[in-house]
Amino acid sequence: MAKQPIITVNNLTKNYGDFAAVKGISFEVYEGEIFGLLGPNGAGKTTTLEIIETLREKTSGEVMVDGFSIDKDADSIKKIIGVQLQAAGYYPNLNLSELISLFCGLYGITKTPMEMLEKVALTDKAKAKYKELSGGQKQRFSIATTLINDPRIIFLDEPTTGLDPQARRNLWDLIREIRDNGTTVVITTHYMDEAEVLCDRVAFVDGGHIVGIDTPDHFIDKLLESGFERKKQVKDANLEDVFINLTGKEWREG
Ligand SMILES: Nc1ncnc2c1ncn2[C@@H]1O[C@H](COP(=O)(O)OP(=O)(O)OP(=O)(O)O)[C@@H](O)[C@H]1O
Repeated sequence: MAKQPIITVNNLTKNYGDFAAVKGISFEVYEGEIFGLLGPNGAGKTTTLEIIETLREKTSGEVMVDGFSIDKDADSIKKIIGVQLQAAGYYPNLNLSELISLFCGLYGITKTPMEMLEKVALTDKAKAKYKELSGGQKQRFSIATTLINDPRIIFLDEPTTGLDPQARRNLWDLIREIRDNGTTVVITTHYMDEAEVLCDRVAFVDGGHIVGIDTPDHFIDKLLESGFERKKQVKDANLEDVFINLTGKEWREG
């Protein structure tokens, strides 16, 4: 079956005063994929994401999300996407269960907090406050909040930054599960190893430009076909694999 674009970005630009942060980028995200925006700090990833999420004004260009234009149908787009809140959005005195109830109320959606916490393996933390969670648990909770409105697309901005290897791999499993349940996932990351194993397709962003879009496999194959060779033969496992092997892959508190 031909892949259907669910997001189309066409010649998007964003200037902050005199500074051009996004310089005419175009790409499509296909329905049902994990799409990664990769690039160094300041490349323009978050700006691009926030424009698609209708949270930031563009300077020029077109963005369509599931058939809706960000210019005309921002409210319709908000209803079908899930976006992670900044930590500041989590009222400190409410526990996880109460926070989920609050968000359900804001969306006008009837869901039980346990149903949502179950999706991210946090039912045992239902009575805990957000600030009491580990880094991995915080990320999982924040992903649960993106799923409340049964979105067609979720956006995750650097979801694994600062997490330990177990928490990171468990989060990858969770993100794949969300994709397998039919939700399109758009993530940003600095971690190339993460993109390689997690993303169906990636776009490299550098200095406000997209410098390549493809599947990780195709990118690597094309590089090898061009005669590229690593100076040193890389082993089939790395230190992170050794660490996971020694310490186990089960859920930590994280
Ligand atoms: N509100 C703003 N006003 C002025 N400049 C901004 C603003 N937001 C971002 N920028 C600048 O735009 C550029 C792109 O920032 P953006 O946050 O989109 O990059 P990024 O690729 O997400 O980087 P990071 O990985 O560090 O989050 C940076 O040079 C940043 O300093």
